[in-house]
Amino acid sequence: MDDEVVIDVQHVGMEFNLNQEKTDNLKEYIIKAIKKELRFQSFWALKDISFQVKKGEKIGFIGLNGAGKSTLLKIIAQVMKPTKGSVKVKGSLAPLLALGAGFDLNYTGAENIFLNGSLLGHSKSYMNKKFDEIVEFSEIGEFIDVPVKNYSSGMKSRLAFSIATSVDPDILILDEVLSVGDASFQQKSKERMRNIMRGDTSLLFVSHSVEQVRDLCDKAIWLDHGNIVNTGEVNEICDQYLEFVHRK
Ligand SMILES: Nc1ncnc2c1ncn2[C@@H]1O[C@H](COP(=O)(O)OP(=O)(O)OP(=O)(O)O)[C@@H](O)[C@H]1O
Repeated sequence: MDDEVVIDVQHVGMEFNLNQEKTDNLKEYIIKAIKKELRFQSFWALKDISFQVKKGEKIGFIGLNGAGKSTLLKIIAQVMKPTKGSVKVKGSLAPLLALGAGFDLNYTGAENIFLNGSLLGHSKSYMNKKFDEIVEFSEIGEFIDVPVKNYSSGMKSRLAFSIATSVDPDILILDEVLSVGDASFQQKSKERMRNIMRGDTSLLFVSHSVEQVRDLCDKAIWLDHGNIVNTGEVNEICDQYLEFVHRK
């Protein structure tokens, strides 16, 4: 991989098998499964996707519902294995996919900070140094010592965002997260994102808000039905995409 390239996606395809059966009880379903009578329809959510991300590049993924944006980010974050092709990642990666998905609900917020930290490859002493900043930014207060299962969805989101953006990752993956929290938290999150953007962190960002993509990214990749329609300078691609949406 070229020195500057931190993510190399080559010919990635993702196939899902959609269940065609209309069984409404589990027993019938299991009997059919044992008899191998279940019919599946294969469906390619991503088809032959290739692109590279360089160090410090901020890339926005845009496209209609079901275009394959989240699936692609999950594959890059190594949450899913592609059916075809390869993904190479260089450096530490902080994925923020479904917010709070990395939490163990039975542990407290504080314990989850260390748990998430170790999932992201950081030592306990490194996380110790970041701890106060994470808690303060998340505005969780004394709830930090309460199990996460008792948190509201906003609290979970705020904590997940604070962790992912406090640990100085080489690559930050964000799937539609800037809408977390109330207006003042959103303002703070935007500020923090702007700081990250000034640095060397590479950003992969999925959003339905073309404005947010323009605001945060310098390049965009437009996906449709599992294909890349076009890729290039963010404003150019966003304009093309909006024109396509308006024509529909
Ligand atoms: N685990 C799965 N099993 C079967 N199909 C799936 C699975 N995950 C995603 N899909 C399908 O793959 C396609 C792409 O989904 P994906 O969530 O990546 O799209 P998206 O561009 O992120 O959409 P949205 O904008 O609605 O979030 C969709 O048709 C979706 O139904």
